[in-house]
Order: sequence, then structure tokens, then C-alpha cells
Amino acid sequence: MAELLTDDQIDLAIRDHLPEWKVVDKELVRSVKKDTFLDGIRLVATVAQLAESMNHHPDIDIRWTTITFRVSSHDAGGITDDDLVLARHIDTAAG
Ligand SMILES: C[C@H](O)[C@H](O)[C@H]1CNC2=NC(N)=NC(=O)C2=N1
Repeated sequence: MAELLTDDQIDLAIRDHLPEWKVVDKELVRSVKKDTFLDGIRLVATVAQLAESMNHHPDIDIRWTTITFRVSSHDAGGITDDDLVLARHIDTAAG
């Protein structure tokens, strides 16, 4: 199981690599606004494939054209490197 990151490590990672994300209740959170509902669903499908390949899965909230991703390491009870990697993949998929 990946090690929990410190608040400073997380803040630096967000500052340097994940500016679209914020920390809420020990989770990385980002919302993505797409042009259409189906564009959002396609994004969810792409992220689902990535998550399955990593065996590391985000919580996903779908509200019309806004998709919100919440990423944390449930087994570790907080944010680990696995979450930073998944967040970067989500950013790439989101365009
Ligand atoms: C058994 C399975 O490998 C684990 O439950 C995986 C599945 N996907 C996961 N996803 C996330 N975000 N955190 C986990 O701890 C986790 N654990």
C-alpha cells in the first residue's frame, strides 16, 4: 500500500503539477465542465479504463455537463502517490 503524503507534499504537488485540483476532506477534488452530457460520459468512460488499468479508482459525480472527480487512497485513508498519478491521468483525459 502506498504511503500517505504529508500536507506539504500534497500542496507542492498541486502547486507544481495539479493546479486544477484542491484538497477537501483528505481527497483531491476537481470538476470538469464539458460541452455536452455525452462528452462528460465519454470522459468518465476514459477515466474508468485508466482507473481499472491502475486498480485505483476515483469517486465520480456526474451532473449534466459537470463531472467531479474525488481521488484518495481508501485503503490508506488519505492521499498517496497513487492519487497524484491518477489525477494527472484525469487531467490528460480532460484535455
Ligand atoms: C482490492 C482492490 O485492489 C482495492 O480495493 C483497490 C481498488 N481501488 C482503489 N481505489 C482507490 N481510490 N483506493 C483504494 O484503496 C483502492 N483499492
